[in-house]
Amino acid sequence: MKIFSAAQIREADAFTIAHEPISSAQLMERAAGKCATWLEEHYAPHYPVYIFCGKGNNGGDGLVMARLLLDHGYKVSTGILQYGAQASADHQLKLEALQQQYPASLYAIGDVSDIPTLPPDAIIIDAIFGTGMSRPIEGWLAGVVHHINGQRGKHTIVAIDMPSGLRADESSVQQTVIQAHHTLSFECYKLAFLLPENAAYTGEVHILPIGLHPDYITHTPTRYLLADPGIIQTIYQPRNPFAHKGTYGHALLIAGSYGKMGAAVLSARACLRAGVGLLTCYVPQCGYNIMQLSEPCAMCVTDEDPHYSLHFHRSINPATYKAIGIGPGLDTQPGTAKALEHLLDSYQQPMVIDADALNLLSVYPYLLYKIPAGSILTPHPKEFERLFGATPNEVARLELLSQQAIKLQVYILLKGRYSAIACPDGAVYFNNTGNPGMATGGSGDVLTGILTGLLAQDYSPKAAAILGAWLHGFAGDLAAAHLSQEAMTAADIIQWLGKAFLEGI
Ligand SMILES: NC(=O)C1=CN([C@@H]2O[C@H](COP(=O)(O)OP(=O)(O)OC[C@H]3O[C@@H](n4cnc5c(N)ncnc54)[C@H](O)[C@@H]3O)[C@@H](O)[C@H]2O)[C@@H](O)CC1
Ligand SMILES: Nc1ncnc2c1ncn2[C@@H]1O[C@H](COP(=O)(O)OP(=O)(O)O)[C@@H](O)[C@H]1O
Ligand SMILES: [K+]
Repeated sequence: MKIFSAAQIREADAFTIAHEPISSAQLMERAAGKCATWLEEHYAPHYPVYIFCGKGNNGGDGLVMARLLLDHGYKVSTGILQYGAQASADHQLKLEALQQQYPASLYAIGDVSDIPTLPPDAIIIDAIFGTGMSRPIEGWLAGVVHHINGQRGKHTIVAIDMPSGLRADESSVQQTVIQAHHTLSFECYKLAFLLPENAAYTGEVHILPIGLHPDYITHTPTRYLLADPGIIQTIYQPRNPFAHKGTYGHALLIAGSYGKMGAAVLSARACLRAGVGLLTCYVPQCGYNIMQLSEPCAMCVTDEDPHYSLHFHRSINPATYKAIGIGPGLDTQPGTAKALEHLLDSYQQPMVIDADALNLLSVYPYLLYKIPAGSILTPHPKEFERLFGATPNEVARLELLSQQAIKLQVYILLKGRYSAIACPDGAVYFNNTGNPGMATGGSGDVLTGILTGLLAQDYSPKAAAILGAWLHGFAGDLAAAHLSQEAMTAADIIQWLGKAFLEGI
């Protein structure tokens, strides 16, 4: 699914109006109708509805919702914010329709004091500003937003298209923004919805299709995309009936150290369950029994050192391996950094670089320039900051993420609720699977194993990153559905990986 900017959404609206064709007033009727239907499906008519309308088309949506809900027996009170701007033509039209049919529903808001006291369990509809927000909300309008936010504990706030005050494509940090429980947004995700810094504003996001023209959607390129099942199905390669274990690649995982062998075991298991042909794990001596006993399907090579992997550049022949994953539980010994440098000098194919291998890169940043092109780096936000520095907000961080992927010609998968996969060509894919049950030690190690397993099977790095992140999150969702988010562990993500292949693709 493409993530359009606010400007592109305006173009999509205009294109649909011209080519469907449909009048803008009818398109508004369709969009607001979807919101009214959503509301009716979730809240019975005894819930009192308070709609707050701005003077643009977002306010127009609110006016249409008011009429439709009144038609269906809801008690609706519709406040129009009188902030001086000229009302849009469609707002004007919908206001006249409501005035004619239900004049008693309407009242004017010129200040916070005009807002009535709401009865218990009211539904507040925020139709103040949508994608037309052009500057921060200030003055008494900001007072209205703060007043509405103050009701959050007692009433349900539903934002139409965008929580008012939120910028679709820019950071809204330290601005006045509605804190909705639900956001009903039209046709596609906006970039702002995918950033953790906006989680308090959007609440749960529901995307309602409003039939924007498919030609515009198909032919308009976007920098940001959401990996959806359609994309996943085009990436997935079914196995060849005549395959043998050589067909699906020999992977090498360099992971684990004294006290952190669990990370290596989790990565190894995930790599095997992702479908790799053969797997060798490189571990320090203390890891030999652990690895051999925990995972009989993997081979094991040990370092000379009892506790750390310091010499893998000497004892492995990189040419043997179709894919290498390095980092989980590795520790950051100077000797490991040396070995990593030798490996980067001798291995030309894309590899997966995670955890302590990333921490070593942040201590020795010149190593970043030795990473084979097309490699996949999987930092969580702290590792990202150590590697590339802090940013004032998450939109700036996304920009930095993309710049670094282009500069280093690698894929950088920034982990989180919506992991962002920045590609060397400038595209950024967001992953939408996964849940807070995965916020537990070892989840990232599992991801590294899956990615390494997919790379070894000849998935391109881009395909491996998108498919791997998606399967990892989907397996986590299946685990949470069966075990609860609290009780699931990273090991359960691996247990449900099989179901994720069967049910997700
Ligand atoms: N264009 C279309 O055909 C459709 C538009 N739709 C709705 O229209 C919305 C966009 O409508 P608009 O482009 O009219 O924009 P908005 O309704 O989001 O806001 C524009 C109005 O707000 C004022 N404004 C912006 N920022 C302000 C601020 N900080 N303080 C005070 N005033 C401010 C502008 O001067 C203007 O009056 C979408 O979010 C969506 O809800 C939907 O009805 C679907 C169809
Ligand atoms: N709230 C969440 N929603 C979705 N995915 C999550 C959430 N929290 C964590 N994850 C996923 O779990 C993984 C955690 O990785 P990481 O922080 O490296 O864990 P660890 O270092 O313990 O292995 C990432 O892939 C991340 O996307
Ligand atoms: K809104």
